[in-house]
Amino acid sequence: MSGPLQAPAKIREGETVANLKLTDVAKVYGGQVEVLKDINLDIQQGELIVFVGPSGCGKSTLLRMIAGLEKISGGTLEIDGQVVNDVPPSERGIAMVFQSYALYPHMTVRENMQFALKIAKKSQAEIDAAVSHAAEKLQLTEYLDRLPKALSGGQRQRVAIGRSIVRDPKVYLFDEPLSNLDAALRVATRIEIAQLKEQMPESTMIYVTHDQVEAMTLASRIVVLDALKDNGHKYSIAQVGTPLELYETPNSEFVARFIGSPAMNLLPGEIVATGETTTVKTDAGGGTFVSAIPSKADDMGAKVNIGIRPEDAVETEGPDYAFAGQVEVEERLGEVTLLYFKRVTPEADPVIAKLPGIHPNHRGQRIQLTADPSKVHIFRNGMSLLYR
Ligand SMILES: Nc1ncnc2c1ncn2[C@@H]1O[C@H](COP(=O)(O)OP(=O)(O)OP(=O)(O)O)[C@@H](O)[C@H]1O
Repeated sequence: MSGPLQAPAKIREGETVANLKLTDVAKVYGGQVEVLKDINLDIQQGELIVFVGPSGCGKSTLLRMIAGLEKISGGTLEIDGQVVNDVPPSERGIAMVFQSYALYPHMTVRENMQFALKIAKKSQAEIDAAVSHAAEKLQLTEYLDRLPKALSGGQRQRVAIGRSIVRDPKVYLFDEPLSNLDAALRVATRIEIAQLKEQMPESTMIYVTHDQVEAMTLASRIVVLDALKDNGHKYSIAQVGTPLELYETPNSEFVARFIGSPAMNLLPGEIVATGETTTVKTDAGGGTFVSAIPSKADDMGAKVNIGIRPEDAVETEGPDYAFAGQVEVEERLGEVTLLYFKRVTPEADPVIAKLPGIHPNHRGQRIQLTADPSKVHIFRNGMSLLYR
């Protein structure tokens, strides 16, 4: 131990609190259960970062550590250059919006929204200004005197967000804010959140969801987390990138299958020519076809998984195809038709093709699929050849 003990730094509301830096952050519950490790992230002011990942991978835990509701077991969390591991939640300049609205049922919308400011002993003039400003932003002005029970689910969620906005935090944390809403309302509220973010370009937001459409549409960058127990305790963060980066250039089969719906098809196969582009042959394929991804000489002959997104699959009559199979199920959705092929082995995921438009009846037919070289992914030992 060296130097005098220092009181934890206090971050005052109204200060610029926006850049977050996580360095080697780890979480171990009860001294035993390792949930997160090696979390390294730089979050810039104004970003909307979305944490996605399978159930139980630690998304909420990470958010709660940032909020100060959960102790950080290892590493540091900095907010604007200041380590805040031991700064209490109320002094971090952060507001958290939970999935359950947690509104006080006996208080009106106005009372709910101003509650924290009353506790903080703000003047009535300040409180009124903050509440009407937030209500306007959230289109709640006409509901200010209603009780929560007289509001729809989406309106209640907006009140919950309003309670954060009045405190003028610089960082907003959202923990699955839409998960209690029905499908139509989810879409409407998602669009509202996107608009809200546009109105507050300075605010930093971190958003947890397992809805990948939310992630793709809202995020400036997505952080894909993987459960430690599932990846042999190697890493928590699988990949960080813009939605399109993750969609177009996933670094691993895990990310490739996590982003995009239906999930990317993975076809076992082999590399048959290497170089600036790579020639591959799937076990189910008729001939060879090309991926725009480069490969090294020692990749020659390697067993790989060839990734083709359902929407990148194209029908081919030619001798060189990636996959041929019998259509088992066909879903005509209007703008696209989904073809589900008969599984090659009982444990294999079904291959899916998403073809544009309404197709004639394919059920029972044998169809050959291929893809443009720029859309063919190659994974060796689970990792993309692009990232080496
Ligand atoms: N207080 C606790 N003590 C021990 N283990 C815990 C505790 N809280 C959470 N965990 C475990 O930590 C892991 C991560 O939980 P967390 O809620 O952060 O996951 P998540 O990714 O948000 O999951 P979901 O998507 O299902 O909400 C889980 O395996 C969970 O069982």
